[in-house]
Amino acid sequence: MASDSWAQALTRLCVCVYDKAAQSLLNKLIRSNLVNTTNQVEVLQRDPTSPLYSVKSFEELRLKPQLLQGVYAMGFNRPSKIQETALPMMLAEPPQNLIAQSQSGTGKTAAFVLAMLSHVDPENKWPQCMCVSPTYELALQTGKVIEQMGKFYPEVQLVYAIRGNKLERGTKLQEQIVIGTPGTVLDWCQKLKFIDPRKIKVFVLDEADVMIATQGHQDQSIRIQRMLPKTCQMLLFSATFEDTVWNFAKRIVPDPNIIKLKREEETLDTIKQYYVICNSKEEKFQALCNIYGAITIAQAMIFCHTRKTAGWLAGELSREGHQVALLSGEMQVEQRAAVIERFRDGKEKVLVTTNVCARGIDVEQVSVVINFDLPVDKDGNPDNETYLHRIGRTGRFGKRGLAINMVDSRFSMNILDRIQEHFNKKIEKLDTDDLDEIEKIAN
Ligand SMILES: Nc1ncnc2c1ncn2[C@@H]1O[C@H](COP(=O)(O)OP(=O)(O)OP(=O)(O)O)[C@@H](O)[C@H]1O
Repeated sequence: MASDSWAQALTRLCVCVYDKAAQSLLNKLIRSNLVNTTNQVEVLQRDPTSPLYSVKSFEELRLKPQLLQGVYAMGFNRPSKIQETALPMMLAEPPQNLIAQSQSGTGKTAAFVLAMLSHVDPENKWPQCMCVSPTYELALQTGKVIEQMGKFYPEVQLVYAIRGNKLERGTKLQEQIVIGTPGTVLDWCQKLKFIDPRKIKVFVLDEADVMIATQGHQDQSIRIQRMLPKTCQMLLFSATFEDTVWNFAKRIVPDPNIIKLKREEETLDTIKQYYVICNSKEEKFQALCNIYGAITIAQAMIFCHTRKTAGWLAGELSREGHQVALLSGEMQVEQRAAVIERFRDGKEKVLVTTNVCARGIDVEQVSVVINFDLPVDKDGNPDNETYLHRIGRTGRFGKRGLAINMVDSRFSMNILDRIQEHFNKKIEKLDTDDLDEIEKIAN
C-alpha cells in the first residue's frame, strides 16, 4: 500500500513538472507578440543611491550596430516595459546582477539574449556566456531567439549543451554562447571539461520557477554557479515569484537588483455572466445550439471537464456545421500549439478544450466563454481561480465579455452558487428556449 501511494505521488509530481515546462513551451510556441500590460515595474536597486536608468528606445542602449539591426529585423520598435529597466542594468559597466520576474510574454528572453550577445567578445573563441533552461525544448526555443537576434553578427556562435549532443572527449568548445539544461552543462564544465567555467562572463538562469519544480535541477544549477568567477554577471528570470523561487534566486544571484512586473489583474467586472439549467449533456448541447442560433458569436472557447465530453461535443458541433478546434490531453505540445494558432488566426471559430489543456494559455480575442462543465478541483469543490482565469480572459482591455455556465445537477447548481458567493457577483439565469431572451444578452 505504502509503495503504491508513493508511486502515485511520484506520478502526480511528474505530471505537474511536465505540466509547468509544457505550459511554458506552449506559451512560447503560440506567442507572436508581447503581452499587453499596463502595470508598472517595481525596481529594487542594490545601491539605492545610484540613479535609475530606463530607456525608451533601443538606440539609447548604444548597442553594436549588428545587434540593433537584429533587433529591428525582429520587428521590435521599442523596448517592452520590463526591458526598459532591465536592459540598462544588464548592459551597465561594471555588470550588475539581476533577478527579474514578469509573466510569460513580457520580453524577458529577448532582454537577456540581447545582454549575452552584447557581452560577447567575438575575437575570443571560447564560451563566455552561458544560459541554463529547464528542458531541452525550452533551451532550443531560447537558442532560436539568439540565432534570430544575432543574425547580422555571424562571428558569434552558439552551442547546445543538451543530452544527445555528444562531443568527442577532449573537445574544447569555440562557440561563445552555451545554452543547455543543467545536467549536461554541469557535465560539460566538470566531468568532460568542454567548457572552462572560469571564463564565463554572463550566466543566465531562465524559468527559475519551472527549474525548481524539476528534481535535481536546483542543486545542479547551484553547483554550476559555484564554479563561475566572482566577477561573472548573474541573471535569473522567472514568471512567478513564490518563496521557494525567491530562496533559490538568492542562492544563485548575489547582490541582486530586482525587477518585478505585476501580473495584469483578471476581473469579472466587465463580464456578463449567465447560467442555463439543463438535465443532461444532450440538453446542454441543445442549449448551446439555441444560443448559436440566436446570437452571432465571433469566437468561443468551450470548457469541458473530461477529454471524453470534449471529444463528444466537438463531434456534435462539427455535425452541426461549426468549424471546431479540439484541444485534447493526449496531444503533444507542438500539436496543441498548432491547434491554438489556427484558432487564433480565426480558421476555427470554436475551441473545445478540457481545463488541463487550456491552463495558462491566452487567446485574447475570445468574446464568449462557455463552461459546458463548471470547474471543480479534485475534491469536488468549486475551482474559483480557474473560473476567474477562464472567464477573466474574455473581458480584457476594456472589451466586454460574455460567460455562460451550464448547470445539469444539484451538485453543479451548488458549485455555481458557491462561485457566485466567492466573487460576490450575480450570475443571471438564462432561458435558452426563449430566443428573445438570448438575443438580449448580446446587447
Ligand atoms: N521590444 C519588443 N518589441 C516587440 N516585440 C517584442 C519585444 N520584446 C520581445 N518581443 C516579442 O514578444 C514575445 C514575447 O517575448 P519573450 O519571449 O522575450 O518574453 P518572455 O517574457 O521571455 O516570455 P516567455 O517566458 O513565455 O518566453 C516574443 O514573440 C518576442 O519576439
